[in-house]
Amino acid sequence: MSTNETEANKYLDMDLLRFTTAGSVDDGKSTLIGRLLYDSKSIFDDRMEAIEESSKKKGDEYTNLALLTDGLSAEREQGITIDVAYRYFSTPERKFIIADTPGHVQYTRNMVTGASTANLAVILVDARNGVIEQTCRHAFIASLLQIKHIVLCVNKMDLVDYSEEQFHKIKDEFKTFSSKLDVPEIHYIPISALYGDNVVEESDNMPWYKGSTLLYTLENVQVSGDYDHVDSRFPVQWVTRPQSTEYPDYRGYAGQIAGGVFKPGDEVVALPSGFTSEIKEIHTFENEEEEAFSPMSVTMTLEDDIDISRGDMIAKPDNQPTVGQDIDMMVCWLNKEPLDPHGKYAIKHTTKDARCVIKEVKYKVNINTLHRVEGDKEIGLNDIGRIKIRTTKPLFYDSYKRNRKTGSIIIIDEYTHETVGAGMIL
Ligand SMILES: Nc1nc2c(ncn2[C@@H]2O[C@H](COP(=O)(O)OP(=O)(O)OP(=O)(O)O)[C@@H](O)[C@H]2O)c(=O)[nH]1
Repeated sequence: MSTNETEANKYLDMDLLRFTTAGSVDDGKSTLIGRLLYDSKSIFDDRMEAIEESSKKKGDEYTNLALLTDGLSAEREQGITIDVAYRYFSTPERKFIIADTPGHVQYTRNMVTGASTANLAVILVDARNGVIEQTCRHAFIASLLQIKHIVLCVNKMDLVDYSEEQFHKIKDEFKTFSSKLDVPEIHYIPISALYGDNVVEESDNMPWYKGSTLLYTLENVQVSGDYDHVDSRFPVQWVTRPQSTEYPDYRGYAGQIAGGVFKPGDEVVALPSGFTSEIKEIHTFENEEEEAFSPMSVTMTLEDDIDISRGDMIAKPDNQPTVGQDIDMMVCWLNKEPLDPHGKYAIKHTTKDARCVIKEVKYKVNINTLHRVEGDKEIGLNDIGRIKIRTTKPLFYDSYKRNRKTGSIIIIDEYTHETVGAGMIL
């Protein structure tokens, strides 16, 4: 690990793991999350009592753990979870943020929303059904979103008599599919979310399984190498000018660092102007900082008054992002109305708002085979395809693979202002 990385780790919240859950309807995501919270004793006692009451009323013979996570009561009556819900829990080892995403086919967009900041994806499959289209879709999206760690949980092992053979069959199926994906680390765990096997406690029912429990895996997966500590990128969110008589010339540049390291005294370049200066001071809300790293939110001041506004980027002269208006990317389409192959859209890239026109739809991906779909180029809801756009203003970008912040673009409908696509720059 380089010095930069070691230093950066001090500032990154290494105790924190963000993960997302994915699976098909009824694969048991809510039950699993409930089990994690319950067995790791992360639930407040009063909530627990309310749930036990509610389970009794419904005549459940066991405490219905899905009730812990299935937010709104109206949703619960419908029996489906309909939006991404963020949940927090912690163990002595680590803090966790879960983006709990629903399993319906039409809700792939929620997975994209939930997974875009995740370090890890827990993908559930029902031990009776094995790998299905949804499993492949979710794994593909996770890989597209550059999630480096997947845990494939084969759930409901109790319904297949805790069969080692069935587990291995599913594991092999997923291995074959995932060998085509760009995910460096995949764990396979046989579990029963309902009864708690291998979730927090090791299972007596599956002595043949010698691996770790889900919680142990989540506590120990290494994520520090997943961040871009190399390319210094600071998209300017806003410029502060207090106009005080004491400091009439004060200009502070505020935003969140998207990559690399910045220190007072560093030479920096502002884009698009290309003017250079030196960093004078870096402040966070509480402190003056000697160094700042992604994902810190800071205000910087420079030695010279160069022209910088919202949407500009501060970088290092010897390592600048690509500047361009013709952009090649993979897009995951999130809207009922398909992508208009010659349409105009609004876009958001880091702190910059711009507009774009679609220049070309290169191809659509068949999510099961990962091959190009021949002939059909219509990119509709939940489809993934490769497109080329031209933007009205130059963007300062990196490939998504290199930097998830400077490499992603949100596509917005100009009239409804809805997010219609999530783009990953190639
Ligand atoms: N036998 C058995 N049943 C399970 C297990 N895990 C979940 N279930 C049951 O499967 C059903 C669906 O579980 P949920 O946790 O609501 O599923 P979900 O994936 O969250 O479903 P949505 O919220 O609709 O996306 C419920 O009846 C659970 O009790 C398991 O390990 N074994």
